[in-house]
Amino acid sequence: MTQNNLPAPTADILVRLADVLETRRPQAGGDSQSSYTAKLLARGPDAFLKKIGEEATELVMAAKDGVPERIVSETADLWFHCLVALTHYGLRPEDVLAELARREGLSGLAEKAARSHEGVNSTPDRSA
Ligand SMILES: N=c1c2ncn([C@@H]3O[C@H](COP(=O)(O)OP(=O)(O)OP(=O)(O)O)[C@@H](O)[C@H]3O)c2ncn1[C@@H]1O[C@H](COP(=O)(O)O)[C@@H](O)[C@H]1O
Repeated sequence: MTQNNLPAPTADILVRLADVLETRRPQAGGDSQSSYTAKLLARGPDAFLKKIGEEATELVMAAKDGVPERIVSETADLWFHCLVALTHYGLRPEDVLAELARREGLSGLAEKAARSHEGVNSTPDRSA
């Protein structure tokens, strides 16, 4: 159940939305006059990456205020603009879902420890 006591939609909504967003790409004939997404995609990465930054900040503020409806709404705005970015780069929500599935059950602490053992992304020791 959702916050509004409605049956919870599944991740299919992300896939359906991505299908719509693909039709808004300039190469697909997206019309900036009738579509917000087409307008954003036509303006290029600076436009939608700026929106991602703004929506992330708005989510932080909503979370600080602790109002559940606003947290949900701002998260939806952030997810939407991330999907726009994925569309631009030829990626799909399925790619992100697969990455989350790959991580399933792997503790973030264990993964971080494995990374530092490999010497990947570890902070260089500048004390010497
Ligand atoms: N899920 C969304 C969605 N979420 C948020 N938004 C838009 O994202 C914008 C959010 O920006 P802000 O809240 O900052 O509002 P704003 O100040 O008007 O935005 P800016 O002018 O500053 O960019 C608003 O215009 C929202 O309407 C969305 N626009 C579209 N969708 C989905 O995308 C589909 C395709 O939309 P179009 O491409 O517009 O037809 C729609 O059918 C929906 O399913």
